[in-house]
Amino acid sequence: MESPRGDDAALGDETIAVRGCSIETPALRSVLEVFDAPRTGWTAPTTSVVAGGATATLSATGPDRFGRLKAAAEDLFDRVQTPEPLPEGAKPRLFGGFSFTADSSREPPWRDYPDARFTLPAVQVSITSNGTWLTTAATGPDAGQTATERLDRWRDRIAALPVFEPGTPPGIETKRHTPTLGDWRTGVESVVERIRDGALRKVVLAQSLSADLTRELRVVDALTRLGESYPGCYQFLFEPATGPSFLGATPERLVKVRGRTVDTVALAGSIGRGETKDEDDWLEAQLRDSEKNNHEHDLVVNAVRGQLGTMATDIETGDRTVRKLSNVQHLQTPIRGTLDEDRHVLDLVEQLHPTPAVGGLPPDAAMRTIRDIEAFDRGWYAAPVGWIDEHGDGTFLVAIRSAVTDGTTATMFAGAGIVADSDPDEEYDEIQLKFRPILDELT
Ligand SMILES: C=C(O[C@H]1C=CC=C(C(=O)O)[C@@H]1O)C(=O)O
Repeated sequence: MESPRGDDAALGDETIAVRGCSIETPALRSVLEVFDAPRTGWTAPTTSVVAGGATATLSATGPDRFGRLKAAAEDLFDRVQTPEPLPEGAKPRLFGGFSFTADSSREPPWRDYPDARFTLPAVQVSITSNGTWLTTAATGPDAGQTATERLDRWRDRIAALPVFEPGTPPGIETKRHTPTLGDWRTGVESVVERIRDGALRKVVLAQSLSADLTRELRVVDALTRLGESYPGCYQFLFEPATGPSFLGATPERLVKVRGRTVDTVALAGSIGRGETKDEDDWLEAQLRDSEKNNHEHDLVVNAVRGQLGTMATDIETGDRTVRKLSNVQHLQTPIRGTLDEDRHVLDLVEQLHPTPAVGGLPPDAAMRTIRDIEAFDRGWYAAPVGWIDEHGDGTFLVAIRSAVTDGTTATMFAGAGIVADSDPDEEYDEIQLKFRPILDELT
């Protein structure tokens, strides 16, 4: 049967034909399983999407990658042609992401993850509040006919897909932590010293955990289980045409732009979950009352408000609440504003990334400190991943609670905000909890 692999090539000024239709809602994991790379998986509260193949791939490198990607995306959507306007849910989207920083040369396991890469899928299945939609795209001399044939073939194929048979986690043979506990303590102590000297206010230091797997990991399986274990999170999968898969279940949305409404959230300050309700309530109270965690959280709220304030007015900060996930609880504050003019979601992404929930304050000094101390490339970890539509609307997540995997190895990443009162061993333990979402899918 036909693979969704499309015309993954430079587009020039070619027309892009897009077709869409409503379909019966399938099990998205069954659809994802039969797609060839590049694949995308996306589960958010109101929309779930799986996509396969690439009718166009946009990439950009360097510090102006956000602006260059935005220009390429606008140019691409200008060339999309449909016989009649598609319903909102059937409209094509570009899916992809950015690396945490643009100034480093990518190291393994991130070699196949450039500074920015987005894909216009050849086949996209979207479950939205207004129905389930199949969308296909094609280029070339008979683009319209190719897109229509692709639509017909995939509509039939999706209707006849076998039931997805879930597997079991692959198991872990060996694990390697970077840094070691000793080097972690040294790193945190040096950050705390710099904070006490007044050179810094907060830095988020991360660790990586690499695992050799006993059996091959089935990515769709892992993504499905993440959805079951972390239903309040956003599950994502980004898989290039060749190279390892990047997947995760993040609680953190960087930004959502719809028209002139912009939503973001401050998420920082963490504590574990209790074994019993009493212990859990006690831990929640500890988090709510913790001066250290509230300070860490305040820094993020104020910085995000400031960053948003350059592009939005009427900024409203919601109540500070405790967000409970299966592995940890976080302090969380929603922030909403009205854009001062029509803006592209990538303008907001550029403005907000990295928030001090993954970078630090002041931003430049924090980024230099991260570069000095961390002995690995963050790649797309803690970076913006998401989608863009023809209006420049979109949603981007902060790609934490994530791993990159080639099937036989998996490298997980997690970080913790270091402030003046941070204790290296407590921060170390917090990070081990943050590895849990992915680790539990492997063992
Ligand atoms: C950097 C991570 O978490 C951030 C998000 C929520 C809470 C955080 C904290 O309490 O340190 C971190 O800022 C991560 O999970 O890798």
